[in-house]
Amino acid sequence: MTTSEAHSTPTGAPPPPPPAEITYSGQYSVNPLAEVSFRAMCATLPAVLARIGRLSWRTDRRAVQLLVGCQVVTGASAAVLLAATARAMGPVLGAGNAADRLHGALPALLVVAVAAALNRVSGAVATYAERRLTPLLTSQTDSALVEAVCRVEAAAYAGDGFSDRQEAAEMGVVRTHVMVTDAQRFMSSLIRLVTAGGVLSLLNVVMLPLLLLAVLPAGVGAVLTARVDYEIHYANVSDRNVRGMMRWWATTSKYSDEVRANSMTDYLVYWYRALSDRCDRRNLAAAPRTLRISLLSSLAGGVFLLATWGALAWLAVTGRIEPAIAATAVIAVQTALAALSQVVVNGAAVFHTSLYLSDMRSFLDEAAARAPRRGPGRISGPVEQIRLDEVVYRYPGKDRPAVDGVSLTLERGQILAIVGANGSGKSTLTRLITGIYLADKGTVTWNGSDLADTDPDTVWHRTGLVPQDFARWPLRVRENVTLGQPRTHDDGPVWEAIDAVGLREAVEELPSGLDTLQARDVWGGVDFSGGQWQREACARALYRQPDLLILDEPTSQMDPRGEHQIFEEIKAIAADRITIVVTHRLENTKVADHIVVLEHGRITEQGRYDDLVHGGGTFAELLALSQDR
Ligand SMILES: Nc1ncnc2c1ncn2[C@@H]1O[C@H](COP(=O)(O)OP(=O)(O)OP(=O)(O)O)[C@@H](O)[C@H]1O
Repeated sequence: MTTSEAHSTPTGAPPPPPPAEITYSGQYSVNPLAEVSFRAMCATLPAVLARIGRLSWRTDRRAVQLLVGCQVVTGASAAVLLAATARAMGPVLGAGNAADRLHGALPALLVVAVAAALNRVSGAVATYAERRLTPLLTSQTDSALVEAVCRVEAAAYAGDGFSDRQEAAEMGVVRTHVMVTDAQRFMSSLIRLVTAGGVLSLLNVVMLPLLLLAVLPAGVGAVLTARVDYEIHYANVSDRNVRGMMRWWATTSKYSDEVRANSMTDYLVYWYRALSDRCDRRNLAAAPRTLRISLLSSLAGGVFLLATWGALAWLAVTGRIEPAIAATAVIAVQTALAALSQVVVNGAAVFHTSLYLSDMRSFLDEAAARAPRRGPGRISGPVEQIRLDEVVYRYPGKDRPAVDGVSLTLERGQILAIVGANGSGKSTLTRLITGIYLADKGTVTWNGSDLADTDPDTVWHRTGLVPQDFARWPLRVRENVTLGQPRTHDDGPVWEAIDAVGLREAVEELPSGLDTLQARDVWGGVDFSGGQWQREACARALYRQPDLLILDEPTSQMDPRGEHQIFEEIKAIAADRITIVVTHRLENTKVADHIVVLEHGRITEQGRYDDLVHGGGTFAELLALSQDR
């Protein structure tokens, strides 16, 4: 069966819907280039070069010093080369026999050879320095971006176009691969241009402006093309972002069962292709514009180039310059032309790169601005009490608060259960209690310290969270348990946490025990079952021995034995901490000292299990439904 056969829809059924049209229209959706003039764009070059210089300097000073040294040698050797060529031309084109003429030119020719050799060697050393610098620069920029995203306030993820701007910033990282090369080539061609242009203007002052005119159209063309490319890149950001996510979802082994058994492959491939087609259509639509730019700039450049050569020929033929000078001028024109084209091409490349670097810079600035700044307060000592006073939280873009005026007091030693329908605000409430989100209104205090004024690291050092959607880290078993917590010298505490969740047998059966890599997709890696992964996530939280332990549906994938063991453990260790359990399995709330029922972000019922069972409210109704089979 072919793909198209497999994908054919039954008669009368509607065709598969295309991917969602993403029309992002937030405050950042405006192309920053739209209003910028050509001159203004060129004027940014020195600042961009300075920024590349600063970034490089911070990364590897020796490599930068080497690069600058090579630039100086390149410039000096190019000037010497041209001057010596001019000197050699006199005897070579002068009168006398060939041997005398060559003999007369020999000293200058030797200088030419040495200067040319120096030029080549400095080029090779510059390439070495560049290769030393670029990988470091790319890794550092990449790590800085990852760190910045990891450190933002969690609420930033829900902010206006955050993910799209992150995708745009990723392009800045990609461009760091070529950034130093472009800048280095730009600078060395500029130096060659200045020396060749200087020699040329010494020979005849008219030649230089003519040369400039010959290459300027190519420069304008290259910058305008870069602008079109960036426009397309900008228009494709959202689609590329979604396509990147979809690529992972469709191809990861994590969801391979679901994709195959539910015959999703055809639609996913169609969806992926449809997004690619959309990006391609935008690229193709821009092609005629770039063709026009390229044709017009070539035409104008060609006319001026003809004028340059014509002027040189006229000067020589009419005897206004000597043949030796004319011959040197030919070499100088060739050198200057090559250098000027390189200046233009690499200048446009630097400009192009600067656009992506600006996206990256502004994203990093925004990420830095969104890093937690909550004041110097610290949580120390055991957490005796957590208090919520009229706490309200609304997600950006939502009409209703997810948590709406919740007040609660939790004491050390207490187990709190939070129950409620899907979307009633349970997980959001746990995010507010841990300070992952800060309340829009009201306060959350730990031992009397308002979380809005407290360094969040001191809060999170005392927290252990098993989220509903926990991560399956592609790390060794040991790190999967100790991640986020300093490790002890022996594995005793790791095994204790593993025993507490009944996972010892499964770990001992692994090929390398605690050292086994839990990444099925990597050679030598293994995978756990869903319930075993969940037990491991619980072990991770228990290993931390936190003051606040939050378990959001901690046993949803576990067998009854595992579930029983986890709740026994929760009871056994409850005295030393505050424990919160979020669950839909209402029988499990029997372990709790206090239960709150959330509806639309508000507490509508609370009390002990026995009170609520007989209270005739939502809790009793939900319990009855769960038992009605
Ligand atoms: N990151 C988010 N951005 C925007 N809205 C969100 C986000 N997370 C949750 N919400 C919304 O907030 C409300 C409460 O969600 P929350 O996840 O707290 O509910 P819950 O009670 O934990 O649900 P469930 O039982 O399904 O896990 C829902 O309306 C949900 O759509």
